[in-house]
Amino acid sequence: MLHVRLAPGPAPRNLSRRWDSSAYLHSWCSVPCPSRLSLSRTYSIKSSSIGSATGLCLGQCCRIKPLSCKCKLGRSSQPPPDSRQHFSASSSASEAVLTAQSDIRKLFVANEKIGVLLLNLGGPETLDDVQPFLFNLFADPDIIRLPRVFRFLQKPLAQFISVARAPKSKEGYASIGGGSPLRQITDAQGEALMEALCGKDIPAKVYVGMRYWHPFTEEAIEQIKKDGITKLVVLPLYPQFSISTSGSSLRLLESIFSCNVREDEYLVNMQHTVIPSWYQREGYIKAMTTLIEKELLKFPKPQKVMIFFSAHGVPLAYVEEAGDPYKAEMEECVDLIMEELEKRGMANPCTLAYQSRVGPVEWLKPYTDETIIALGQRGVKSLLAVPISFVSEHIETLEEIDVEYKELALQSGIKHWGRVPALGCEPTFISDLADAVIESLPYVGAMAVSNLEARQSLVPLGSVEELLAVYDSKRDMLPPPVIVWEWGWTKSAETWNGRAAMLAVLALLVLEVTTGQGLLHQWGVLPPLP
Ligand SMILES: C=CC1=C(C)c2cc3[nH]c(cc4nc(cc5[nH]c(cc1n2)c(C)c5CCC(=O)O)C(CCC(=O)O)=C4C)c(C)c3C=C
Ligand SMILES: [Fe+2]
Repeated sequence: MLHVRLAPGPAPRNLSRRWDSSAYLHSWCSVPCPSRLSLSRTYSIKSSSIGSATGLCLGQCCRIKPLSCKCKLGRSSQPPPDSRQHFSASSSASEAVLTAQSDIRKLFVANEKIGVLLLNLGGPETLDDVQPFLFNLFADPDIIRLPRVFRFLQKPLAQFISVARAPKSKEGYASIGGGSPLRQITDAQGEALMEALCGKDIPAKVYVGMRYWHPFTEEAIEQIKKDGITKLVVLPLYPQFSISTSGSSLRLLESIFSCNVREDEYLVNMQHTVIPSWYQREGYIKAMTTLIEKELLKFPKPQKVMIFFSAHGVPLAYVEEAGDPYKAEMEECVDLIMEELEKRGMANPCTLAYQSRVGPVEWLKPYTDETIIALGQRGVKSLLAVPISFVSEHIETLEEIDVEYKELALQSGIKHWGRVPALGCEPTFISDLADAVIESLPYVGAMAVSNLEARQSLVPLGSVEELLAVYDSKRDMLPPPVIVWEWGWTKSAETWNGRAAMLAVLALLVLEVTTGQGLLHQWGVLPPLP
């Protein structure tokens, strides 16, 4: 097992706004929200008992280039101090921790090679990439959660759904220039983060590891090993934690770590820590608020504008059955931004809704499209859309919000429409990410002394395994993540199962196409027979 340490986060907050998924608008209340586990800590990945994954081609597919930093820092011959003593028991937390951190960070980085691994979703770079990208996405058991007994269906189902969905997705990607801008933007964020770290006297290399497209997380890890990184901070680029995003990426990482234990000891010995979510960080909240403020001022009557937060949805069962903290974190995030806006003298009304649902199951509500229509009917005339679950422009901002929802809003009687840009490389935001990395450094590789310390400390201890278990009660029932889809005649039994299942799915498809009856017709993927 690898080192386990959680870094401190702000104390849990009592928020004054109550969100109700059946209502479109927030209401004010004096009842504090139920407390929940604060995720503003860092965790580390342990080589767990997750089964080995198949078909990984780390060496060959490694095309990743680390973003490089030109800054130089004097090397100290002193050994790094024991960060635990400086950071474990203080109760007024953040400020004291920060001061101590700036005192020791130069010593701490001495003789270390620090790496930051940015985790992100990835997106197809060309239209030809769309179907295989979708395959990787739907083959992820954190995206389509089949019970373990049906695990053999995961890949055939992914193949089937990706082929069925590809034409619609391709249209979307074609309309935003023929591919996703995600890789470019994430690389730029990595560069900016590295410069910001440099400016704060932390020379570090930043790596990008995508979940479903290049550069894959496996490639990033290969490069990290080649570069001999000794301390790694893992930073998912999703402000709020969801099983389906950060959770999935961390689960994959965990399986890479456990998979590689047998081959080399590098990953076992590499000290690391994970920042699972960071939506409540001051810099992020302030950067978002500033962007909103700027856009509000473009409206003829800024004070009359409804601020419309639109988050990517997740299936309702993730939150209600598995325990995904996504919704709670999203609501808290919106509350924090609204509080900051109020501090700046703006008292606009706001709404939170969820977009981009896929498939036949119920997703988090209210849905963005229905909410826009309802707001129009209620006489709202000015709407400012704020994409809240992601920090880069992507297909769902550039196409879904800017085109589809804008059109819907105008049709629904909204007269003035605006959209807040994604954060991208906004300097306050990047600087805050750099601070998050720096604040987590003392916890890289720090070990728990005892369970008692874990329970009493403001810096509780845990592992990604525990984190995922806390937020995902169904996790044990899921198969390990699919790393790479292998076509062809391999010897593994899984492939045989897959082939058999694929034949079955194919037979179902033929039946469905010929009879006009079945799930795909119900879901609207196939049109009804004439
Ligand atoms: C916080 C962000 C995201 C969550 C939560 C999320 C969950 C989720 N997504 C799908 C299905 C699809 N997502 C797709 C694209 C996509 N998703 C996110 C972010 C979250 N997804 C981003 C940033 C992107 C875009 C990447 C890009 O190329 O620009 C797609 C592909 C696009 C399409 O065909 O619509 C699918 C499909 C599910 C099922 C899910 C939760 C279970
Ligand atoms: Fe998505």
